[in-house]
Parts: sequence; C-alpha cells; structure tokens
Amino acid sequence: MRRNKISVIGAGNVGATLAQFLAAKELGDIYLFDVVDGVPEGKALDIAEGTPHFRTSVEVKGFTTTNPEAYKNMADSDVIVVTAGLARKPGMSRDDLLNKNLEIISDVGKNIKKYSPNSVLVVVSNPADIMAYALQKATGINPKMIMGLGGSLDSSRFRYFIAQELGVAVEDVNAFVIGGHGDDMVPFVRYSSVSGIPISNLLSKEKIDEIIKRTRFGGGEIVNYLKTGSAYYAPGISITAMVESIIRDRKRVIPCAAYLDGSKGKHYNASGIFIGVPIKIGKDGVEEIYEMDFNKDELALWEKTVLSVKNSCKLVDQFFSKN
Ligand SMILES: NC(=O)C1=CN([C@@H]2O[C@H](COP(=O)(O)OP(=O)(O)OC[C@H]3O[C@@H](n4cnc5c(N)ncnc54)[C@H](O)[C@@H]3O)[C@@H](O)[C@H]2O)C=CC1
Ligand SMILES: O=C([O-])CC(=O)C(=O)O
Repeated sequence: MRRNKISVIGAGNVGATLAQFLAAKELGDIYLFDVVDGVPEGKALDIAEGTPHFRTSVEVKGFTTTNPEAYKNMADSDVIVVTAGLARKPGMSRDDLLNKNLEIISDVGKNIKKYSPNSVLVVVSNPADIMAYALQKATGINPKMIMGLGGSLDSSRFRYFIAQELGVAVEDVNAFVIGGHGDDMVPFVRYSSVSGIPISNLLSKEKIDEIIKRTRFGGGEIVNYLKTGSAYYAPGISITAMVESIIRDRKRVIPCAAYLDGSKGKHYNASGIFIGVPIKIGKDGVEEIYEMDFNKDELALWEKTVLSVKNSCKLVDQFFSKN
C-alpha cells in the first residue's frame, strides 16, 4: 500500500522540528527541501536515525533545491507544508518579512504548480495569511486546498495561558483565536471555556485582558528571548495537528487562515483574503468554514484585522502584476 507523503519546504527551525513530530506520529514519508546545500539531506538523515526509538516506519529524505532536479521529488505529495523564508528578529514585525518572503513563496509556488498541483498546502512562512494568499496566486490552486498557520498556534498559546492562570489541565481549556496572525489577532473570549464554563465566570476582566495581550504578542515574547529567530516548538506541533487532520481525514475544527469568498452567508463580511477563522480540516483541505456572530466590540476588532490583511494583500497583487 502506498504510504502518505508529506513534503516540507524549508528545513530550518520550524521545518525540521515539524519533520520530527511527523516522524514520531508516523503520519507518512517526509521529504524535506531547502536551498542551503546539504542541510535538508543532513537533517533528514538525523531524524531518520532516531525513528527506531519512535518505533515508526517512515522514510525521511532531504533535497537541496539549488539542484534543478530536486523539486521533482515533491511529486504527488498528499500535503506540502511551506516554511521557507526569513524569520523575524527582535524589533521586527511579521509584516517586515513580507517583501523577501514573497519572492521565496513565488519561487516555491512555481515548483508546487509544476510538480504537485493536487496537494493540500499548509502555509507557515510569515506573514502567513498574506503568504497563503500569495501561494494561491503563484499556484492557481483551488483556495480550499490551502490553509495558513495562525490560529492553531495562537489558540494553543491562549489555552496554555488560561490553564496556567487557573491551575487546570490544558486539555480542559477550549479557546480560540481568529483574525490575522499579527498583533491585532482576535482571542475570542465569549467562546472560550474550561469544560464548558465560560472563562469570564472564572477570571476577572483584568486577568483576561492580560492573557489576551500575552497571546497577541506570544510570538514576539519568544523572539525577544531567542534573539536570533522565532518560535518553532509550539509552531511545529500546531502544524502537526493540521497535517494529521488532513492525512487521517479527522475533520478537526481548528482556527486557520482560510480563503473567504463571501459566497456562503455573511462569510464574516470579508472576501478575497485568507484570514483566521474556525474551519473543518480533512483530506480535501478546508472542508467547512464555520460562521460566528460578533457583538459590537468583537466586530470592531474583526474589521481592524481584516483591514490590515487586506492592505498587505494589495502589495501581493502589485508584486504579481509585475512578476
Ligand atoms: N505562521 C506561524 O504561526 C509561524 C510562522 N513562522 C514563519 O516560518 C518561517 C520559517 O521560520 P524558521 O523555520 O524559524 O526559520 P529558519 O530561518 O530557521 O528556516 C527557514 C528556512 O527556509 C530556507 N529557505 C529560504 N529560502 C528558501 C527557498 N527559496 N527555498 C527553500 N528553502 C528556503 C532557509 O534556508 C532556512 O533553512 C518564517 O517566515 C517564520 O516567520 C514561524 C513560526 C510560526
Ligand atoms: O513570531 C513570529 O515571528 C513567529 C510566529 O509567527 C509565532 O511564533 O507566532
């Protein structure tokens, strides 16, 4: 029987960490690609040599993309995760990465279109909502087959902070974050609970505001500690949850950047962009987008994050009109 195949473009901190989680969970054979000579081959071999301890049977292979033949090995991937690109350093915002990462995504997109146009794509490179939009432009792939990392990670942080504050098990905390994966993301208090008990019954408004702020700047907090780059362990496991739901068709409901086309009901009054909303993830990618109602304050937060994503997408449009 054919095993699943997962390609990971970019074998840096996030790509390699993800590859190890995928190998541990035996989700499929893992093909790592990177532009730096020898790095994907070396990291793939290193991960593969540890699989006897995981007791998992997967192949892990690496390919340097300066070799013109390398991307051929991506053919017929079930899932392709794109982590190629620059990571930010202290003092930078995710949007500061846009111009450079746009060029990288455009190049990666051409190869996906050529060698594996039927895969489900998970976009991680930042700013992720904008890079998901760019990858769709570069590949022409059905937007339902593309999702971006944001909410899966931001919600994980939000849940962790709530659990820490209350001294309860993280698994009993249900919470999610929607909107763009930037500083104006929207941690959604009204739909956050501990085993069904709304967090507003358990925590003061001041405490909730503190946790929201920490969640919004969660990526920056890690950048300020690391100084040379950004988070990769929590991102790695957050991507694994998405990939697992695709590969095993688990139909998990996780907030991710998905394409809003305004066609179904209100679609959050937004269209023509990728942005974080709760979606059902399965073998066909984004299988359902769930609608939520907003009160006045929530709507104001939502409109702010939509505007900021829309403005950045205009830069992508300009880029593709010239390239
Ligand atoms: N959406 C999210 O929630 C998150 C996004 N990120 C983003 O993911 C990206 C990767 O982060 P890290 O792995 O920490 O960075 P990293 O610098 O450790 O790894 C990036 C890798 O991409 C490779 N690369 C660059 N250009 C390439 C190309 N044209 N083709 C193939 N490979 C190429 C580099 O050689 C490098 O190995 C960054 O843009 C970062 O901001 C990181 C964490 C969370
Ligand atoms: O903060 C960054 O640049 C990386 C990222 O998106 C995150 O960790 O949330």
